[in-house]
Amino acid sequence: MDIIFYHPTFDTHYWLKALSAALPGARVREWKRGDNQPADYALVWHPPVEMLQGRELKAVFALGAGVDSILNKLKAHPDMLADSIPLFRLEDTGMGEQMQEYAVSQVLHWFRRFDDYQALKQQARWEPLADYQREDFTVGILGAGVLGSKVAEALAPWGFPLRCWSRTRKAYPGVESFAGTDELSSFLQGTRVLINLLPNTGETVGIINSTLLNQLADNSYVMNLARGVHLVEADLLKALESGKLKGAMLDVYSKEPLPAESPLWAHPRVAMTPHVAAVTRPAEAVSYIAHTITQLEKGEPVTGRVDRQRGY
Ligand SMILES: NC(=O)C1=CN([C@@H]2O[C@H](COP(=O)(O)OP(=O)(O)OC[C@H]3O[C@@H](n4cnc5c(N)ncnc54)[C@H](OP(=O)(O)O)[C@@H]3O)[C@@H](O)[C@H]2O)C=CC1
Ligand SMILES: O=C(O)C(=O)CO
Repeated sequence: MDIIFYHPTFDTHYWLKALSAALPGARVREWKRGDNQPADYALVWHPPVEMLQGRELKAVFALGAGVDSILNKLKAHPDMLADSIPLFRLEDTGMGEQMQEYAVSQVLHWFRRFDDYQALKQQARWEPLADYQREDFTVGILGAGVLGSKVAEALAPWGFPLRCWSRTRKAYPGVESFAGTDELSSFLQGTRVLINLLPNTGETVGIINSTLLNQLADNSYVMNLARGVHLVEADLLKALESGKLKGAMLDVYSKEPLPAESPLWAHPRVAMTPHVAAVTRPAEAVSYIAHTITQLEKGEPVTGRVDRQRGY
């Protein structure tokens, strides 16, 4: 079995070694321009078109959870990957735990009013504030898949009312499920903390805009952990100015790296991280991919296949 690997920033040497160890007998190589030798599987992130074009592969694995960049490239180059070749993505592989840490710490930060105390500290003001109540702190998660469900699971013990929104109805314990566009408004009404974990598709791009934000509870908070294109940044700034939103925590941006002139940098009520909410953990990812390849070779069922029509 031949496996080709391409990632613009990962430690390729580590991956080749770990994959070879996890799949004894497989020949694993780094793909370099001009390499047209046969391969059975391709492991990729932001792949050059020529890496995949014209190859008869058994499967392609995206080295992350989101497949928007590869599907967008496919739109521009439809012959890059035949429809018959399955595309897989990473399901969790350690990203669930990272999203849990991120979401829980930030929800608690807002709930305990650390943002307000930080602002008071800047003015050297000693001023105990009224506590927020859990029942006024409904957390709504946009996207209830692998990562959204993990975030809900981690928030559950803290006692906040929880709800999620997805295409199909969910039955997660202690989480109110809203499904489809018809139920989006009901999901938003009463949501105090909105956490975005949707995939980037034609249906979700620009979804966090003024129309959506205006339906949230007053003094709400937004946490964007998915993709920058989900959020209309100008609408977010308007909602912060109007008082509809009290704060935002952003990990992803319409343009990355975020340009120096973006007003988000200096906004006192916007907290930011540079697209690090959950990164690919190499050991877990290698073990997941090796397991999936082994199952595919045996003709056994696997998970993680992307529905290219659906876009995630
Ligand atoms: N910032 C970061 O560091 C990282 C960001 N990400 C982002 O997080 C995203 C989510 O990952 P993951 O949880 O693994 O993805 P999943 O595919 O497991 O979950 C996606 C969820 O979104 C729902 N959904 C999709 N389209 C719609 C729609 N039109 N209307 C309503 N709900 C919709 C799905 O509904 P249903 O269940 O009904 O299909 C599903 O619940 C990734 O696509 C990626 O962009 C991922 C990793 C790291
Ligand atoms: O896996 C993904 O989709 C990511 O965004 C990783 O940062």
